[in-house]
Amino acid sequence: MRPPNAVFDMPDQRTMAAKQLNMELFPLKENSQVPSCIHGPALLFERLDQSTKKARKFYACSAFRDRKECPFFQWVDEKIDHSSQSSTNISFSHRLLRKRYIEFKKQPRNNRHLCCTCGLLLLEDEVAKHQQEGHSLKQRIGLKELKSPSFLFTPLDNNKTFAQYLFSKSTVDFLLKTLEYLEFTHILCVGTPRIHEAIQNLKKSEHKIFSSMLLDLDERYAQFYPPALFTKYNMFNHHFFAPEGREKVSEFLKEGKDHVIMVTDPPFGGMVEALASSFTKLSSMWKEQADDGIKTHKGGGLLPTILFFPYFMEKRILEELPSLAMLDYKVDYDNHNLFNGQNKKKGSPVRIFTNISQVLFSLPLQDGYWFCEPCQRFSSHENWHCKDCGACTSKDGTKYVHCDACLRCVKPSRVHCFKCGTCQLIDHECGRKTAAGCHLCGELDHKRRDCPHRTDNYGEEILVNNRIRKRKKIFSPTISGKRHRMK
Ligand SMILES: C[S@@+](CC[C@H](N)C(=O)[O-])C[C@H]1O[C@@H](n2cnc3c(N)ncnc32)[C@H](O)[C@@H]1O
Ligand SMILES: [Zn+2]
Ligand SMILES: [Zn+2]
Ligand SMILES: [Zn+2]
Ligand SMILES: [Zn+2]
Ligand SMILES: [Zn+2]
Ligand SMILES: [Zn+2]
Repeated sequence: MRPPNAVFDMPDQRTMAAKQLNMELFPLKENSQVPSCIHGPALLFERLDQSTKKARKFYACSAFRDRKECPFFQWVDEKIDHSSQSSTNISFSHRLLRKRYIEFKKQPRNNRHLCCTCGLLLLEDEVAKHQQEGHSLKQRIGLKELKSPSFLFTPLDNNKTFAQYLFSKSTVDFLLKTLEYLEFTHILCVGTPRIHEAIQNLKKSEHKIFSSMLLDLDERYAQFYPPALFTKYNMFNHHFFAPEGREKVSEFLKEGKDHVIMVTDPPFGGMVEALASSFTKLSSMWKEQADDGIKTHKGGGLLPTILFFPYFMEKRILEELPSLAMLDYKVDYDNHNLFNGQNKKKGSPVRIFTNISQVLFSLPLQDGYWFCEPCQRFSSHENWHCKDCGACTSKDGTKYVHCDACLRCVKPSRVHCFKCGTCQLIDHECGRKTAAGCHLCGELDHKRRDCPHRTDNYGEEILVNNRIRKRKKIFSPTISGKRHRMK
């Protein structure tokens, strides 16, 4: 019942890029026997086996990269021990959790305590045991507080273990206003409990125009919502932990038809390829269910989507999900200690990626956003339109400058170095190659894709030049890099 720790993982820009590079994720063959950990089917990776100096494939947990969080590991060429597989770690079923919740609410306030260590609303006779074990309790929970579990789960001392990256009120308000303007009614919240909660708390008397369903790995939410409003889901392997969950999502998609939108804020350290594959599968479910109800959407094979991710992952996102485009809106979170001083100056590094036409997002003028006619979208106050590039070019929250030699805009910290032929930091080491070599065997003279130690998924030698085509075919959505306008 502990909260998933992947969400606490906010690696910095360099660690995150390296994480994505230092491993290779492979598509799994249909019907291949994939071992599972408690987080559902594992993913297939490759790394260099030091003893044989050959690339070797292994299965690892889809949700957690840290072996301390999930110790599951399995070489592909070693016999699979099926006995060690288990499909769930929920100690209570969803139904039982809901029954407990009703009991919990009946207790007098003085007896209503939440165990923050276990993430469990405690019944009267359980409190002493959790106290004896030294768990941290949040005491005397009010009925109103139960309506906002994401706030409840944030402990007062804001310690690292429970610091989830939750949206600030301004972000939630902006998003709901935008969704209303875009006329979406069914909001599929994948890893966005605070949006789900805000929608559920809209009063019927207010314009209750939205329905929402939360899909999240954090099973603590199962206490608060019935199966039609919450299902435990792993967005890195498209795994539903209860068959009923898949059904409920299908019903939700069917009901919403072309008024469905997915709003998702994944842990940023996760594999983009794995996410893209899950989003594509959710989109297929939507297309199947919504059937002829989808008239207007041309989202590049993807259901209407709002994805939150840092700007410096733009290239990776667009490689995997080419129908998305990045907006300039800086996404604000409640946890202020998230960003270091430098980032604070530039504002949040998190942006919105979407396959909905950019012009339809009115970014708040009071926060300095302005409408750029040539780009037909809102840009942030420091982002000036560059006539030479024909675009608002800033990405990171600083004012970029155009370099006539490079023929493009660069960060203000760079100056053109005529020796290197590119814009560089003033104190750069002239002429030094930045290429890090092969991530598989460590040699500097080639990249991973050209590594002679590589083998393909199932043991055959792989043609180096085929690789990209092979992998693209499986992971990329069917439509090419063109941006599509909806509506
Ligand atoms: C960065 S937080 C986003 C929260 C969001 N900003 C909000 O305020 O609603 C990531 C969310 O994804 C969930 N999560 C983490 N790993 C997941 C996984 N593998 N599958 C599905 N959800 C996951 C977390 O429980 C958390 O709710
Ligand atoms: Zn696992
Ligand atoms: Zn406890
Ligand atoms: Zn512009
Ligand atoms: Zn420029
Ligand atoms: Zn230059
Ligand atoms: Zn130089």
